[in-house]
Amino acid sequence: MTKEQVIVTAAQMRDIEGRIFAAGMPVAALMEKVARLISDRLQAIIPQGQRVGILVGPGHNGGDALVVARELHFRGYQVWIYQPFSKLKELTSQHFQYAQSLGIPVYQEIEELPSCDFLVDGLFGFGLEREITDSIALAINHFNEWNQPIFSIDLPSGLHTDTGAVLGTAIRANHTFCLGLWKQGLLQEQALEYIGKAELIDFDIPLADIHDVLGNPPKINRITKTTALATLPLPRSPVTHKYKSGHLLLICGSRRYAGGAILTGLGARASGVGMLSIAVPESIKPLLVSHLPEALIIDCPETETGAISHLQLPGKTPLSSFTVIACGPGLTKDATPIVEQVINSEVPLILDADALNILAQLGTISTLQKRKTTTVLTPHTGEFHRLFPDIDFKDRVKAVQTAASQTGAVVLLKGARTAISNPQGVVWINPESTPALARGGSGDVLSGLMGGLLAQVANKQVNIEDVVATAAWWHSQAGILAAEERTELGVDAFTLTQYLMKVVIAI
Ligand SMILES: NC(=O)C1=CN([C@@H]2O[C@H](COP(=O)(O)OP(=O)(O)OC[C@H]3O[C@@H](n4cnc5c(N)ncnc54)[C@H](O)[C@@H]3O)[C@@H](O)[C@H]2O)[C@@H](O)CC1
Ligand SMILES: Nc1ncnc2c1ncn2[C@@H]1O[C@H](COP(=O)(O)OP(=O)(O)O)[C@@H](O)[C@H]1O
Ligand SMILES: [K+]
Repeated sequence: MTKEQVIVTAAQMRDIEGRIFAAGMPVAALMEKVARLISDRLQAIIPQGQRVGILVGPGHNGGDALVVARELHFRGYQVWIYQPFSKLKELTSQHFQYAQSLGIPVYQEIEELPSCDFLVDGLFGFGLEREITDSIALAINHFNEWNQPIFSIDLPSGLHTDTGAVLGTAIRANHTFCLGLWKQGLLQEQALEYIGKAELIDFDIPLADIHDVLGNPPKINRITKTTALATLPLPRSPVTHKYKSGHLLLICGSRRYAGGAILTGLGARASGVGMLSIAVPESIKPLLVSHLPEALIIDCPETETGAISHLQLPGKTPLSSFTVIACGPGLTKDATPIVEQVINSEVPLILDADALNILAQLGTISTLQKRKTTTVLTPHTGEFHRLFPDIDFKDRVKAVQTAASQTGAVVLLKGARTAISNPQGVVWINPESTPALARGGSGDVLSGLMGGLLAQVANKQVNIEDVVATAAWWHSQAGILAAEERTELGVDAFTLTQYLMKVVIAI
């Protein structure tokens, strides 16, 4: 386990720090060390001699900021301090006194502040416990209106450390130096517009303390390249054959949404799966064959509306001959019988898109409780609300944990920070993605890719949620790579499928 993988709440961080202090590390020494690391990073980014405004709060976040102010002052920057509080914690107060003795200008009123090129936000860190109001709120809004880049220490002041909610108002940072371990709030969607570029400042927290507080392995995890690569089916066994490398059945598409089936198929193709079968309504079979010549296209009888009416497998092929079934993209709601059929099977199953809407109509929890084997649900926010109307959505991490525990399924909640939970509450959060993926069809690609990955590792000793996390990581990395080359406007879902393999090649 690496520290990049760890996610903590405020209470857990306090607990971990408490252990370090109890073991003998002086608080002042740790603050000095942390703030030194921040000031080194700032010096690497901000040209020497520039004007830097330092915003200082009453707690140790303010203490960190004051040490940064002192360091930058000695390194030749033109520093001033904004410190509007009447009462400071003792260590913070000492640093404040020393900074003043050095002649660093100090201001209490925003009207008096000179201009600057950069701001460093040390108002509040994980100790923020209530709404920001009155003059401090006004000051934060004021700084947000300045056009200078803002560097936040630990997290943008005003964000709730765990949920990422804005407590009254919050600093809109361009860059956040998260201290020691990733705070959960920085991985919550509602915080994203405030964080800017986020970076972890590792200050050597002993792993033993992390394990003591979070468990080993911890419950809530951040997906990293290392964790994702651990479940990628590489290298392939030299003696594998196509059926040993997984047989995925995709059930997708309709006359109305033929493209969804193609995108799902292309996502699956990129996974490297051994055998790919795609069940579609008979009228779109020729289209599928032309796009995916390697796949077995199973033509199914269709309803008047052009949806699959029921599954018709060739010969006497039983459903159980497939390693994994992924069902849903482009089906329309008229495909209810086939969704019921696969839910009643004992094959590991991914349900997405229309299959989720049908599941919601059938009754999410009662229907899934009957299943005896793996189910993965991949809703976006709207589908999630339809599936779980009673789950409180304020904290997406808690929401996805609750959904997984109620259904016994692995649930992947899509979004800018996709979160995955297994029924026991083990969570993976995808920390990097791109808004370039916010386009119709990109979810279909994910379904196919995930199905192909699961089919390849289904018979190995792996946790399903780990593979689901790898699929989410791979999918978003392809989006990031495509957006780098083609801009955020250039990543349509078909283009995305063409970048999946480039991610693996670049590893
Ligand atoms: N203890 C240490 O030596 C270390 C401290 N660290 C820093 O310390 C921070 C945590 O320090 P603290 O626990 O002192 O907390 P903070 O500095 O985040 O803020 C807590 C202070 O703000 C006040 N406060 C809370 N909500 C308020 C509100 N809405 N309006 C006005 N005042 C409010 C509290 O009464 C308290 O004085 C971390 O975020 C990090 O920046 C880290 O650098 C690691 C090492
Ligand atoms: N703002 C965003 N930032 C990052 N990823 C996003 C964003 N919006 C959507 N995505 C990703 O794009 C995909 C969209 O899936 P979905 O909503 O199911 O689309 P569709 O059903 O049209 O294929 C998901 O993987 C989601 O995580
Ligand atoms: K801060």
